[in-house]
Amino acid sequence: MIMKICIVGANGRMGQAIIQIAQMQNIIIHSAVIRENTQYHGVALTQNNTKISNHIEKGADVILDFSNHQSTLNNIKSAVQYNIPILIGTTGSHTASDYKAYQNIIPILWAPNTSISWSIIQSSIEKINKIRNLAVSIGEVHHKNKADNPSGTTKQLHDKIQADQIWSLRAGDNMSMHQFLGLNNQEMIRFEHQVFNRKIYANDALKVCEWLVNQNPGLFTMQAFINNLSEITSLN
Ligand SMILES: NC(=O)C1=CN([C@@H]2O[C@H](COP(=O)(O)OP(=O)(O)OC[C@H]3O[C@@H](n4cnc5c(N)ncnc54)[C@H](OP(=O)(O)O)[C@@H]3O)[C@@H](O)[C@H]2O)C=CC1
Ligand SMILES: O=C(O)C1=N[C@H](C(=O)O)C[C@H](O)C1
Repeated sequence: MIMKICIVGANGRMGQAIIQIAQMQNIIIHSAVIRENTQYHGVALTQNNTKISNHIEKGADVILDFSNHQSTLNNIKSAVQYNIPILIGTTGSHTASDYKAYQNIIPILWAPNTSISWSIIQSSIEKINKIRNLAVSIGEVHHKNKADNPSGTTKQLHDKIQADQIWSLRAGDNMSMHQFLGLNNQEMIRFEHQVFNRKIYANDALKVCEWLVNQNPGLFTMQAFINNLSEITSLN
């Protein structure tokens, strides 16, 4: 099946990365949703039927929300209205539990970090942290335009492992890095994930959507996706 996607936040950095990747792949951009009272000002939309809209419309197979955490609840309500699975990529003051009321209606993926590599790292961190008594630091470095601090990835990991220290730095235009440091008398464990290009988040988000569209209703994290990785042959 050729996947039809709706991208919310189409004018943004992530929205643009997703549009570029989708247009290079066998993916139909059903609609590009931008904020009210704005114009689309991104890369050329090369497919004839892509709708540019101020709201989610029916007809897509999956919605990717990379707009703003304040609009995510409305986006989920629209997803429910049209019975469309939704990937929540926004980060900020919301948490997955805010959306529990909708988990029995549609598949919802809570994904503050869509990188599959990071998701595997996070799974390892959680396992190690369970079996070792570690002093833990989580650090993150992001571009200067990032609205939230700490990052959504950091918040999600901290919820799981309760870090002793969290630090954040903001600089540059494209930077994205997460670091875990765990320490005891015998070991120092360090994981670091640097992303050179938003296309990795975009590409992996689209891969995960191929999985999401085949799920029953539920509130999932990237963990559920990587638990199924053995059935997937190539992720390039
Ligand atoms: N899950 C992941 O792996 C990743 C998540 N993110 C997160 O994704 C979100 C977007 O990041 P980024 O692209 O860098 O941010 P940008 O600010 O570049 O893009 C956000 C876009 O959303 C638009 N927007 C805001 N409100 C609405 C609305 N109600 N309806 C439609 N569009 C809206 C903005 O419009 P306007 O241009 O008019 O202001 C903007 O174009 C952030 O929360 C970020 O933290 C980012 C990277 C990876
Ligand atoms: O805003 C970003 O750029 C990113 N946001 C996500 C987060 O807050 O964790 C994921 C990644 O770090 C890039």
